Amino acid sequence: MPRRGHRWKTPPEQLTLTLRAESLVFGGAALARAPDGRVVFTWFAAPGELVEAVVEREYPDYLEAVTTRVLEPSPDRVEPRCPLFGECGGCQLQHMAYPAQLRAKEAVVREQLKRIGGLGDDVVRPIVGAREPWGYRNHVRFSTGRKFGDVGFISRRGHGLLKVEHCPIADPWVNEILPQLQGHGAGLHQIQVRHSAATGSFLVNPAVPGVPFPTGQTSYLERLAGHDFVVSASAFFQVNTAQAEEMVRLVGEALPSRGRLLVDAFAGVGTFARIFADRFDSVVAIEESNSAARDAKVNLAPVKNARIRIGKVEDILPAFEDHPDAIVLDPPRPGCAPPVLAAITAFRPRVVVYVSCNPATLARDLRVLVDGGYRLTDVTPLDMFPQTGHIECVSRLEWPAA
Ligand SMILES: C[S@@+](CC[C@H](N)C(=O)[O-])C[C@H]1O[C@@H](n2cnc3c(N)ncnc32)[C@H](O)[C@@H]1O
Repeated sequence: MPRRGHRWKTPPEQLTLTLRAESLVFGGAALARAPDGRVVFTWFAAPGELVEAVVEREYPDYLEAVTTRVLEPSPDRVEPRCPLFGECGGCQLQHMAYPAQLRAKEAVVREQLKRIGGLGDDVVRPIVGAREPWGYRNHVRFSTGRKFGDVGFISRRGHGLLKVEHCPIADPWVNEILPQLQGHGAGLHQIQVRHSAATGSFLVNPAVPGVPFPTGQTSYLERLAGHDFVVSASAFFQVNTAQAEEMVRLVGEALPSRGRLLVDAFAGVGTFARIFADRFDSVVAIEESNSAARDAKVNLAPVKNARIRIGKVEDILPAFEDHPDAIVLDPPRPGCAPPVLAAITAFRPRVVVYVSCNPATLARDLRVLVDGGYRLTDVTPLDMFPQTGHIECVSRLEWPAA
C-alpha cells in the first residue's frame, strides 16, 4: 500500500498517465505500472481497467495517482453512492460492486501471506462478507469548521473540510442527527458520535451547545454476543456490530471448547475475555489504555474467573508465571512487538487466535510463529469495513501434538 509518512513531492508539472490497473493492494488503491516501469498506486481504479490518472505524489520508488477518466471500464464498476466519493478520505471502493470488493480483499490477504510471510495460501478460507454493506458504522468522528460550525470530514488530500449531509456507510441514527449538528461545530475540534442499535445507547462527545438532544456523554453501552459492554469515548470498540458478531463466531470456533487459562491480549474493554470466560478456568485480559482498562474492569466485574492487567502486552505477557493454554491476540495495525511473539513460542499455548486489521503485519507475525513451531490452520478474511480498503482477518494457529 502507499506508505503514509514517507517523503514525497508533488510533480512540478501535471503528469497524466494511461494505466492498466492490475490487482488491488491493501488500502484500496490499484497497482499499475508507468511506462518507465515504476509502480503507480492508483486510486479509484478497478482491477483490469484501463484508466487515465493524474500523479498526485512522487515517492523515491513509486508514484501515487488518482483516476480521472475510465477508458475501459471493468464489468464490476458501479456508480458510487456518495457524492463526496473520491474527495472524502473515508471510502476507497464505492466504485466497485460489493462482490468484487470482497474478491479483491481476499486476493490481498492471499498475496500478503505469500509475499510477506512466505506462507501458502491454502489456509485462506473464503472471505466473510457483510450482509449489509452500507449503514454499518456505529462510530463516526466528524471534523468541524471554525467559522460556520460545519460538520464533516477532512478531504482525502488532507486539507479543507467537506461538509457532510449524509454518510452512506454510517449507522442510520448517526445520519438522523447529523443535520442537527450542522452549524454547531465551531470551537470544537472534532465531534465523536457513537450509537448502539442493540441497546439504543449513544454518545456525542464533547458537548455540543444548542442541539436538541443530550450531548457530552463520556461513555455508552454496546452489546455483542448477548453481553453488554460499557465503552468510554476514548476506548476502542468494533465499529461494525453485525460483522463483530461474525468475528466473535470465528474466534469462538477457533478457541478450544474447554481450557485452563485464556489470555485476551490487546483486550480493549474486555471483549473476548467477557464473551469466552465460561469456557476457561480463568481469563486474564491485558490492555494498555487506562480508559479501556477501566471499562474492562466494569465489564468483567460479574465474571468471577476474569481479571485485568493494565499495561503493554510486550511487558506483561513475557513475565507470566502461569502459562496460558490459549491466547487471543488483537493488536492495532503495527501488529505484535517481538517480545509478545517470543513469549508465545516459549509458553506454547496450544491455540493462538490472531485477530488482525493489517494483513501485512499479520503475515510478518504469522511467519515468526510458524518458524517458532506453530501450525497455521486457517486464516479467514472478514469484511468489517465495506466500501473501504480496510481488511480484517481471524487466524488460528495450534501447537502440534507431541
Ligand atoms: C484492535 S483493538 C482490540 C480490542 C478488543 N480486542 C476488541 O475487539 O474490542 C486493540 C487494543 O489494544 C490496545 N493496545 C494497543 N497497543 C497495546 C499494547 N502494546 N499493549 C496492550 N494493549 C495495547 C488498544 O488500546 C486497543 O484497545
